[in-house]
Amino acid sequence: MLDAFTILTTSGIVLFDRSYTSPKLSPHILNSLINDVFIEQHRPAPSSTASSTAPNPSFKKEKYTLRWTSARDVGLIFVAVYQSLLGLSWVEELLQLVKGVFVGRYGDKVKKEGGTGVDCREFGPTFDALVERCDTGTTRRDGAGLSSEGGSEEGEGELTPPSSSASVGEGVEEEPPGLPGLGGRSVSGLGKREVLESTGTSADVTPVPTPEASRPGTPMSKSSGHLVTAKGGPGKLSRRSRKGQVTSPASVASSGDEAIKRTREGGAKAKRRWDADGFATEGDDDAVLDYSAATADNAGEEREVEVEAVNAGDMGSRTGKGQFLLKDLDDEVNAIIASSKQQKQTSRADTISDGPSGLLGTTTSKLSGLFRNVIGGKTLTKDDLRQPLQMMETHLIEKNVAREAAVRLCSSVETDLLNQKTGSFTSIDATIRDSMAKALTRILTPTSSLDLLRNITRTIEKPDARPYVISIVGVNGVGKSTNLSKIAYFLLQNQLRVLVVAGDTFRSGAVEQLRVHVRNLTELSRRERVGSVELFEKGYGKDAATVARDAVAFATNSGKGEMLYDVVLIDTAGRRHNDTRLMSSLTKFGHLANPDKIFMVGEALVGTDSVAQARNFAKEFVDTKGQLRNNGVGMDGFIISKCDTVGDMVGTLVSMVHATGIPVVFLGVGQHYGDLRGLNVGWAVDKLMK
Ligand SMILES: Nc1nc2c(ncn2[C@@H]2O[C@H](COP(=O)(O)OP(=O)(O)OP(=O)(O)O)[C@@H](O)[C@H]2O)c(=O)[nH]1
Repeated sequence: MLDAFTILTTSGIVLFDRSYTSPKLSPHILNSLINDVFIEQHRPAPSSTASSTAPNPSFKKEKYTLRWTSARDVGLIFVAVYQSLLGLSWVEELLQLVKGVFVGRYGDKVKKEGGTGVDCREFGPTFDALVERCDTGTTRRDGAGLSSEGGSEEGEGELTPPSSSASVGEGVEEEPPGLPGLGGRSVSGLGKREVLESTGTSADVTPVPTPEASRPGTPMSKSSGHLVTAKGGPGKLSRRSRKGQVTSPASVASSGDEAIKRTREGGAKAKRRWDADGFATEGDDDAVLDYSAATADNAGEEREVEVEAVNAGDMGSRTGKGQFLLKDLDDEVNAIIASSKQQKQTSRADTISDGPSGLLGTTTSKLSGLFRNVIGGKTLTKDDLRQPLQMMETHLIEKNVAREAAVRLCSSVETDLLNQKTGSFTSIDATIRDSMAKALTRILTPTSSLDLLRNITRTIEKPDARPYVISIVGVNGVGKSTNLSKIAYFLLQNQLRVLVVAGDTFRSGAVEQLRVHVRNLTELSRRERVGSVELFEKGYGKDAATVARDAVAFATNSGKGEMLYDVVLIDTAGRRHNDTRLMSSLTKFGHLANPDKIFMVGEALVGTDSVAQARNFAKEFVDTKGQLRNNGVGMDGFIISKCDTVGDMVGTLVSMVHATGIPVVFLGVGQHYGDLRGLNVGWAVDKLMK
């Protein structure tokens, strides 16, 4: 029996996994194949069960043989694991069939999504049916076997003792001549019925309709048709044993051939009916299969089969859905067999010119190429990293990260990973993603507390304090007034008293716009019984810096000994960051208003220009000694507005932080007063790495 089967992408993502052992087969068995054969490029052991020209190479690890095949165009590897002792020759066919069916069903999706978003859970029942089909020899008995040159293609190989078909691999132990008690024949070549009959136990054998056999038209009905469970009292014979039709495995094979021949010749497939003894009657064309009327004995046996199915980890093949899939499977398998026959003609010619070792060598080098992106304990070189890093750079730029920031990030990832040994069976892509996620997290995580409320409380509690002063700057139309109003709403919710200052004395309508916001907020604060808000305005044409200074003085001296405001929020006129005259007035504004916090609003949609915007605004905020305020970075934080309009493309966050070292404090996520959020670094990194 098979021990495990795995379908994985060449970048190391396991898409489908079946284990028949308990506990599950240790991952180091599969990892050795990846490391020893694909990465270190050791030659695989030649196939030892079929002929030396078998298309699927094998590898031995401990007591296991790993046999594999690949679908290069979609970047998939199919690996079967079984105990070397068993020498399962039908695994060749299984690999080809599973590859054909799986690629047919999921190939396009894997190509498109690289495997990450591909859900292959429904493949379980199909896989089980293919295992059963190969295990019971259906495919080989119809004369269309898929193992290249082996006897099985002739329909006889499975009946040939391994001593005549097994070859000795390079430094690989010889395939054992079958299990003791089987007359020197490998279990692999026999269906369960054949094994039992060959051991002379046919008298104790009762045929049981398997999940497969119970489906009209499923592959199992083409061959002997049922699993045989050693069970039943004395005198219970299988139908074939009763009729004395089957005396040797060879005759089982030929009877299978007969059945298929009948089907192929256009006749409807012979229906079977299970008689009261639980035996199938063949040749009765009117008979309809109805297993619901199974006898008590059969019901018991069905339970045994069910247990087998449960042990195999999937009951899907017994479900209605499974039946649908399995009916389609016949067509898929036939198509694969037909195309395989065609390919065989070509590969036979290649084999003749290359010789057997030539074929094996080609397969190995092709697979090594496939796995070049998988690393396992490999020391990374610049060459390894170059292409995936280029792809990562493009990915970041597509997420709206400015090129300059993307390039720098990638080079820091390269520095991190160069000469590093990575964990076993990890792809370079995955390693880079991991390292990039860490770099982004590092960049976006503020180094000092951004707890605005705590800072405000601490400041205004000091003796002789003035109100906490926050000013908002940025280019035209980015959302300064709107986000200032959102901050005001947030402060009101926290029972603070806010003075909003109409510092945009330049753009007509700016003061009125702010007046409307303050009116709305006043209404909200009354309704919700939170904080309070007022507007300080001096109309148009005044010097904005002077207005700001006056507003702060007014708030500080209000209330005769007791301040009436906790926070002063100053709006400013929008300006183009490359308009030197308007930009330089910010320096004076900084000196006169002397804000505790200067927040710059940047639009999430802005892209590359965000870097220049951030730098040019930051450099205007110098103290009286000409030093950039806030420990040399100029401003205190960014508000990235309109994040609700960019989906995953939140790269502006990274660009602005990367260019200045100034953290993101808030995100604007809509046009309501409540649409303001603190930055969740994990959320942003997830969006960027998607
Ligand atoms: N979708 C969305 N729209 C926003 C957001 N923030 C602001 N806006 C909109 O952006 C537009 C401009 O907002 P304002 O607040 O007037 O921008 P401003 O920077 O003050 O404009 P100027 O004073 O002319 O420089 C308005 O229509 C706002 O509703 C946001 O987070 N999401």
